[in-house]
Amino acid sequence: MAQRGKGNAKIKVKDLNLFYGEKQALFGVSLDINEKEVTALIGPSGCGKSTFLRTLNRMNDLIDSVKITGDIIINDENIYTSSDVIKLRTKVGMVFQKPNLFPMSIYDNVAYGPRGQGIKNKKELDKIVEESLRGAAIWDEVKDRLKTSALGLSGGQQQRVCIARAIAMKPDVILMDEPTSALDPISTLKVEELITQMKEDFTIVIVTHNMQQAARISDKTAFFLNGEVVEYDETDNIFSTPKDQRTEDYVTGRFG
Ligand SMILES: Nc1ncnc2c1ncn2[C@@H]1O[C@H](COP(=O)(O)OP(=O)(O)OP(=O)(O)O)[C@@H](O)[C@H]1O
Repeated sequence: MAQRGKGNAKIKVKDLNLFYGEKQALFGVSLDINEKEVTALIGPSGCGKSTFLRTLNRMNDLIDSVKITGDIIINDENIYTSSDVIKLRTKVGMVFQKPNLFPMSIYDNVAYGPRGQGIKNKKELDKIVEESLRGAAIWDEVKDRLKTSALGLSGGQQQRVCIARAIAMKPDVILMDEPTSALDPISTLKVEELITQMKEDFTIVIVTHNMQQAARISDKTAFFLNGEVVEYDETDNIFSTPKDQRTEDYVTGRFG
């Protein structure tokens, strides 16, 4: 049995290859992602960051042409040999680039997942909704308008409600695909602060194009290039003393 707790491997990826039809998009990716840390995935456009992120909760399964080899172990279970994809997606939640709330109230957005799991009791749902919105640092801003449309919120608020919606499923891992790229600088800062708080409770993997963001919020950083992981290390090392020339060129803005 693997150890549990902060700093131990929560996700183990071994020799992962991914093909879209004939085209190979990931080449022999192997890395361990630590529990209750923030892991950033960086690299130029098209290098496979989002593809890799989506392998962690089997989102690529939705694309017919995708073929995957290798292993991904989460909580000691190989997610590609286990058939329970619904349970996997409950444990490994996802937040997308653009807020994608449903056209319904703030309350109903956050309660949507728990209701789908069969929770109908109003008191219980109220508690989950409040805890999730507090967990996403947006409770105070929305507590008096829970029954109004979520689409009336600002983009930054909507993104935090999306994070609350993910938290409501009580996941272990939260995947974030460029969660601040559609936000203004102040909303971005709020989401970054939120991510830093959230790692107390969750393992977070985030794709970002923003190098300062990776440096500010992540513990470890993986640099992807052409579908390969060139370098994976403590974030401080990646940004101050990278071992590979290509990493150095990228983090100093020489390409990408
Ligand atoms: N559904 C798909 N079908 C076929 N090819 C795809 C699909 N999705 C991505 N690709 C290809 O796989 C490669 C990796 O794409 P991916 O989106 O993972 O890169 P990325 O690093 O996340 O890029 P970006 O930073 O621009 O979002 C690219 O060549 C892309 O064109």
